[in-house]
Amino acid sequence: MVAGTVKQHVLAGVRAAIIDLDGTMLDTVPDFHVAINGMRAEFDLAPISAEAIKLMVGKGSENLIRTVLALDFDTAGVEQRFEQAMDAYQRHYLAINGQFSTLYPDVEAGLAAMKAAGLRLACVTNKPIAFALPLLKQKNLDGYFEIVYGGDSLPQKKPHPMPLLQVCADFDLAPAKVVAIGDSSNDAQAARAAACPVLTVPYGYNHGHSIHDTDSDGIVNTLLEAAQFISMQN
Ligand SMILES: O=C(O)COP(=O)(O)O
Ligand SMILES: [Mg+2]
Repeated sequence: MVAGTVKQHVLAGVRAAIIDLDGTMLDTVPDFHVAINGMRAEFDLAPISAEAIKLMVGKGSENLIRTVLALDFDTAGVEQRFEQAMDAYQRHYLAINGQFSTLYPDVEAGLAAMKAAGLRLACVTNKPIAFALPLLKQKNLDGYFEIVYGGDSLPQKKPHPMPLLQVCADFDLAPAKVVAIGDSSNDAQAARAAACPVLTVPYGYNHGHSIHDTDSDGIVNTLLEAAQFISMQN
């Protein structure tokens, strides 16, 4: 499936959208890069590249920290240092949250177009909620969302369907009426498991895999293009 190709019939009747954060609205890898290397410096570990970190983002902070530590330590070594590393990482991340991150093209225009089309909006991210809320506010995106769930807001995070199903319940809408939009297989798998239609963007982080290999209902170049496809069917 090429970018800009969408199975448009699945968007008929859509009343709400669930938007992912990292890799979909904001290019946050530069923030991750600074925070991870700040943590690594405290452990006397050499800095790693932003490209390496890009491959590790998507499955929440715990997974990220374990993956980063595993570059230098065996499983027991990772677990021994995990708690201290998480503390250091969170401290570094909160100190710079948003400072090096940028919006992708047409994010605001896309969210505004979805709102104008009468869609209700939720943000579901695997980022901890304590990082996600101030970041959305700083980038002037918070006003678009009625609901924000972070990776630690509920007992399960994406690719589990729980946060998506929770949004459907909150909005009192059947999953078929709530489209999920994200940059990675986590978003697509969560949506498939929840029975929500799902669109992906090709510019984010997908664990080093092409988004074209991820099962979705279509790839959109921007959130604005997503809004246009949804509007055409409603
Ligand atoms: O922080 C992560 O692991 C990824 O966050 P996302 O779900 O917003 O892409
Ligand atoms: Mg993402």
